[in-house]
Amino acid sequence: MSAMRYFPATEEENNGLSAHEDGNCITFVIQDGVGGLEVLKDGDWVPAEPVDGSIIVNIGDVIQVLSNKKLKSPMHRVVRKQPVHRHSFAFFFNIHGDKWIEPLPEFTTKIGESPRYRGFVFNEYMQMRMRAKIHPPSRPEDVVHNNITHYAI
Ligand SMILES: O=C(O)CCC(=O)C(=O)O
Ligand SMILES: [Fe+2]
Repeated sequence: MSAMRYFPATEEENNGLSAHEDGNCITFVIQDGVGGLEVLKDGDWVPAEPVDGSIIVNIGDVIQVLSNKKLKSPMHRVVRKQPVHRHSFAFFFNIHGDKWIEPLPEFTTKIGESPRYRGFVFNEYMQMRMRAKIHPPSRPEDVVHNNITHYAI
């Protein structure tokens, strides 16, 4: 569980959390009434408006692969607002690093669909994401936001 505090946006800058897809299985987010969480839908950033007493359920890359992309891991980001602080809690449900991830038969052979991803060990994927974060490409246009496409067939 992460507890996050986002400082108010400034005149120059309002990035709270850059665009990303969650790499884990599933994430539960509780946000306060400030708003700022946005989801990319058909090329537009759509605000996930705060709803009192609700929990946001976010599908992660692992579920996207297991379901052979039937369930999508959405691109999302947080923008900061003025002049308020924003608070959120995120619970990242995960699997053990040594687990093998590949599209399940229920979403492939059993329904006559080809797998859209090749299999991988979960740790390998986590390490790839970490490398992309700490050694980002020098050109901004080369930054990969949805690393899971690395395993796409
Ligand atoms: O703070 C939020 O509302 C979302 C946080 C988030 O997307 C993340 O930690 O992966
Ligand atoms: Fe996220």
